[in-house]
Amino acid sequence: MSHQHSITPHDQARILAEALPYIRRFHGKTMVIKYGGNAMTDTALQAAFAQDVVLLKLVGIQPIVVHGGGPQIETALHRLGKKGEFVQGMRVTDAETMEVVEWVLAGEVQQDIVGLINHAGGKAVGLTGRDGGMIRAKKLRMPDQQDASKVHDVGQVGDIVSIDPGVVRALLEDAFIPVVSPIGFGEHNESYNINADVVASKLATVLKAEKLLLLTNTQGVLNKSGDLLTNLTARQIDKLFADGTLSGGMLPKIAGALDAARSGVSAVHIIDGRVPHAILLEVLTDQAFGTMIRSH
Ligand SMILES: Nc1ncnc2c1ncn2[C@@H]1O[C@H](COP(=O)(O)OP(=O)(O)O)[C@@H](O)[C@H]1O
Ligand SMILES: CC(=O)N[C@@H](CCC(=O)OP(=O)(O)O)C(=O)O
Repeated sequence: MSHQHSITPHDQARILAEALPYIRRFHGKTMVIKYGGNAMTDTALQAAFAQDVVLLKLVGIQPIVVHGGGPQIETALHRLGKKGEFVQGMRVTDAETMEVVEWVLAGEVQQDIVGLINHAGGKAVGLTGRDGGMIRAKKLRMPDQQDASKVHDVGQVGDIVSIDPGVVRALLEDAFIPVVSPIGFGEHNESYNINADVVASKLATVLKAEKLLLLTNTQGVLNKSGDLLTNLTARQIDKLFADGTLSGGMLPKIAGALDAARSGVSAVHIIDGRVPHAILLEVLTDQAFGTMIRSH
């Protein structure tokens, strides 16, 4: 590990001391971290992510992980000879796709993350929105972006009706790290596939979280020339929607982020999950990176 040779123990001690103001500020505070399917494909990055989450917990911050898994669902569908289809960032989810989504998210991705965090010394508990009756949902009615009178049928995609954070709070109180899969349940006990950014944003609002961090596979929100937009207000976001700067998975991500910012989550950041220790950088240093979303 050659990069460590340039850092002396004295440097290390100073670096730790410099984190103290942030640790004091955030001690006891809740942070919702969305771990995106695209940011979690590299083994070294996964290990660094798990270390960051455990470190936050050990300094008295309360992290909650909400995970995605778009690419992993895509791979599983491909094996069955199916191809994923998206409308405005939402996966069209027929009954067979829903089975794959539940199996990949709750069975595979969530358990991988639980294992990584536990291996790094934390106590993670995996749950879906069904557990503890957490995420009630109904079928999403999705108006077309251009023509609002037209509604897309995207199958079993869920629109969140309510979140009961009781089970998450109970886990936090008992020193566990909740790892939540974005699956909700409906009136007739049917399952819904919900975009993970939307779940993270709503959960952050309901928990009155101090921060919402959306880790993704780009530097943040980019303009049409590919430059990073470091700060975005609601008005600027409206313009980005209108002029077509945003597409695909960025649509629900920004919509969710803005919703959380408007509902009182004071710091909402879309950050680059490809940067090792992206979470520690954002939370415990004065390094500003990614895009911060503000309500005004
Ligand atoms: N203006 C934009 N700035 C950055 N990314 C954008 C923009 N518009 C669309 N995107 C796309 O959104 C993607 C991130 O969303 P998504 O694929 O859902 O990632 P994740 O799995 O991390 O949630 C980026 O990789 C990029 O392809
Ligand atoms: C409705 C919908 O689109 N659900 C997503 C859920 C997973 C997710 O959000 O994963 P990422 O964060 O990795 O994109 C899907 O089926 O892909």
